[in-house]
Amino acid sequence: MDSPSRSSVIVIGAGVSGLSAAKVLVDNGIDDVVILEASDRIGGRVCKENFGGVSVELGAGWIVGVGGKEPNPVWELALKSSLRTCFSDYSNARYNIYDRSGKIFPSGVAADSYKKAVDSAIQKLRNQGVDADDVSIVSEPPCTPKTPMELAIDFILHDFEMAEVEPISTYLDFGEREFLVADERGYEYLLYKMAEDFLFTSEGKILDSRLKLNKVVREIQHSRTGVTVTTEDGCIYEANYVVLSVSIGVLQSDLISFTPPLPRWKTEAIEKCDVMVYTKIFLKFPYKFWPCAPGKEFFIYAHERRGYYTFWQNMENAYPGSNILVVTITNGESKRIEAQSDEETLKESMEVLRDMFGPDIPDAIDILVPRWWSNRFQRGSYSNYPIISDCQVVQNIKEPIGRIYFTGEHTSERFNGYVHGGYLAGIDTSNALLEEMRKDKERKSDGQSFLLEPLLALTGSLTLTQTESVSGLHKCDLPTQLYLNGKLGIQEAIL
Ligand SMILES: Cc1cc2nc3c(=O)[nH]c(=O)nc-3n(C[C@H](O)[C@H](O)[C@H](O)COP(=O)(O)OP(=O)(O)OC[C@H]3O[C@@H](n4cnc5c(N)ncnc54)[C@H](O)[C@@H]3O)c2cc1C
Repeated sequence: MDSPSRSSVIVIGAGVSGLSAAKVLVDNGIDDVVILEASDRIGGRVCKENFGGVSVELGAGWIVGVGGKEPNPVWELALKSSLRTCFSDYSNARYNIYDRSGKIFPSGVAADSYKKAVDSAIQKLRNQGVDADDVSIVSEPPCTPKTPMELAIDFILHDFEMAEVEPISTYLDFGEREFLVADERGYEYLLYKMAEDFLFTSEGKILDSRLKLNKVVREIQHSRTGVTVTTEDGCIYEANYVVLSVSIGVLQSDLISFTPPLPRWKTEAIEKCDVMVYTKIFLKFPYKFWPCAPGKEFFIYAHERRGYYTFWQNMENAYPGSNILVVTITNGESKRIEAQSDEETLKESMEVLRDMFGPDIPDAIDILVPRWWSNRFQRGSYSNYPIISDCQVVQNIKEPIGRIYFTGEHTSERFNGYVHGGYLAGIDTSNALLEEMRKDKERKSDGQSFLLEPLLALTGSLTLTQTESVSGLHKCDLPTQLYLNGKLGIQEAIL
């Protein structure tokens, strides 16, 4: 069992955000960073598995927003690391919508319905007084489409909703492109490359002093002097600061308790963020029976039950000859499928494929069903702020509480839900923490020390007016109880 030894910063979670946060700290001379990771690997939601002879991405698969107004730093890392990717345009799926009898909707219907779906989504947002270019698509209320046109519109809308984090402009502005990672080393190779200097020895062994795997954090005790972190196996770690990079789903769960508890404005913001469940089911076949012509990489199954094995991708583009199909499902359907056996899922998938391609197609010989919702270290796939224009929610989720700094894709105002969102969030969080550490040092050298706790004990509670009049007081000096006064109070209290 590890005995408590105090480090400057503990980073909780070794996904892309935790790793980029740790890297910035180490690069800035904070050598005694310790990363505690619950699972037995780094990468988090960037995760590959060997299936059917190739490497498939259970989590993030695309590098998105390439060639847009802002460079995507993950794309730059991919180029530097010579990661194999292929251009992938899933907007083509709208021209390959199969009905239940296997007929493809005519392309005229597809083009019209696409336009109508976009218009209807934009109109819906405008009705809510939102600038449609800056926000994500919000879910349509469930409806029961009947005519082919209604079905097509509905499935295109559903496609938008599956990637709810995408702004509409992504669909309209073809300047931005998406690349599918198709590399045996996996998307996670980028994370290993990023971490190689500070987490691994030159022989590729993990630096045990920096990275501790299988350490499930269960409690964070924090005070104005430091932070104590307790893991499920009873180990205790102490630090001056914590960077907490676990997913929004984990923050919403009871996996980690905080002593003293997080203030209400913080927990309310955490609860406000939706968690999207997005599941890719992989099916391996003895041979191909689906169309593989260019523009046919994706197809949609139009079933009256919304989201029922809707969105299909053939992996020929990424892995020629792999004979693998992927079907993507989301939210309620994901949770339903996670709860049933893989045999049942295989049976349902085969029924759907036989609707589209006829009774004579071969059975799949293998299936892989990732379970992001049931995974207690994830509890979902990615954050999904319904209307991103309410930046305050993101701000409150991100706002540090004393010595606890929050990061992760869900704290990214611009790119939440994405790998590059997580990457940039980690950098931002560590830069904010470094700034705080610098100020702390300055305060100490100026001889500014402030004993708030005795003051609190005397007064019983401290009002905002009182905090405002205290010079030298900083956020880190505030016991969490003060945060109950609200965020405005905190900002006013930082002098
Ligand atoms: C199915 C799926 C498809 C996706 N597709 C794409 C895509 O195509 N393109 C894209 O850009 N993004 C995609 N994403 C989103 C992307 O993967 C995430 O936004 C990003 O990887 C999140 O990184 P993170 O560091 O914020 O969180 P995570 O990767 O979740 O890292 C958090 C880490 O914290 C650890 N942890 C949790 N609880 C504890 C605890 N109590 N103690 C210690 N450690 C703990 C976890 O094990 C994990 O390693 C997808 C995600 C999923 C699941």
